[in-house]
Amino acid sequence: ELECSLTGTWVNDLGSNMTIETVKGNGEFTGIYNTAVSVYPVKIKKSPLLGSQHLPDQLNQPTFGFTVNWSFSDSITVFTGQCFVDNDGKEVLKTMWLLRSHADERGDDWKATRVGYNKFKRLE
Ligand SMILES: O=C1C=CC(=NNc2ccccc2C(=O)O)C=C1
Repeated sequence: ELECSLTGTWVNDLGSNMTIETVKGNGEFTGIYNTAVSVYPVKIKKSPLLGSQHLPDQLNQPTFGFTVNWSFSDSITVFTGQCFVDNDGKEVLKTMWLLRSHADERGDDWKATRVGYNKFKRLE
């Protein structure tokens, strides 16, 4: 089917995986994120994700964004990036993310947002 439709299961370089449901006609999608990040001693549970992408039939190698609402900590991660098709036809999601943790007070706001990057590949 269409390359770079985000529907399906993806694994990032931390070993976390996400399953994205059908992408709607307007590019919106939902899914479930299973983190490999062990936040001891909390038992890791599935976390919901919401996002939208530009549609591959209108745009080659479309951009996207999605939000993960971590179900076991007061934090949120937003990912944004683009789907690229490499030379052997494999899709890769190059993303950057912002992780917002809950700050106990405004004075802790300065240290509450982390930034990073992640690469996702399809789980074959
Ligand atoms: O309770 C928590 C809080 C934050 C988490 N962040 N995970 C991430 C943040 C940025 C990029 C990738 C991940 C991941 O889990 O793969 C996971 C569990």
